[in-house]
Amino acid sequence: MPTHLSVNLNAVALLRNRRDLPWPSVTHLGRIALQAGAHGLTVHPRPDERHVRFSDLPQIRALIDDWFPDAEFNIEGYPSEAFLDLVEANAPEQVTLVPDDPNQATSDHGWDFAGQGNFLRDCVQRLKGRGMRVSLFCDPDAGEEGIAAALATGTDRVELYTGPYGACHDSAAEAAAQVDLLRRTADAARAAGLGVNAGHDLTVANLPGLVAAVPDLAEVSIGHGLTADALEFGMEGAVKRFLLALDRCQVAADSA
Ligand SMILES: CC(=O)[C@@H](O)[C@H](O)COP(=O)(O)O
Ligand SMILES: NCC(=O)COP(=O)(O)O
Repeated sequence: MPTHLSVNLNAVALLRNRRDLPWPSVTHLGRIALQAGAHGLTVHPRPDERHVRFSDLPQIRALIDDWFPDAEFNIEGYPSEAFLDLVEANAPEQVTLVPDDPNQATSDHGWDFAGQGNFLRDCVQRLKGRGMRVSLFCDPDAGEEGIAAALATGTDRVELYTGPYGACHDSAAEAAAQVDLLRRTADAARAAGLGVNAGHDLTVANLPGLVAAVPDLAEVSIGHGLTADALEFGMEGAVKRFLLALDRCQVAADSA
């Protein structure tokens, strides 16, 4: 199965929130992304609604249900009671649980799967019981031990946190070291029967190195870098650039 692209709309929402105006429209840009071939839309509604607002979620749900029934809705966040209620009200195909403090500037680490296993198990069971696929945010160096603890939660997938890899944009040696960590954790996840997603600070430039190390990624969720490209190429052009990059990765993996 080719790696799916889920477009994260957080940055579009952040730009919208600068003024008390409805544009840029999160749902309109999401529509353009899906029309361009993106496989899904991702949002990370933070408790302070700094970008995506809780009211955006039913509109994105309706956009997918009414116009793009084959697309997926992925909602990310810390599984507080309020977040779990918000997720259940919008019934996404996938929920990605992230261990973020409400005041964090952005997501910057994965779960302590062993230390938070009981808590995660309860959350995973509740969400899977409502028919949602669950993915857990995972540090690049989680390794076999971390993956074993993640498996014990009952999760369907892990999402590799690629922020440290994305930060290596000016050091090939550092990037290679990060890719090796990601590959080892992905290998452990695959061996455990878990699906593997990835995300955070991915770009058209660094995507090939990641996919070469993890050719069977189920999904990449991309927002910041894709939105930056959209300012230059338009949302349709930006999505097609990332899809082309993924296609080229697939061709390279198939011919390897
Ligand atoms: C979980 C993750 O790495 C990102 O999906 C997250 O959405 C980034 O959040 P901000 O857009 O608030 O930085
Ligand atoms: N899970 C990662 C995501 O949804 C988008 O992250 P970024 O591309 O905005 O860093």
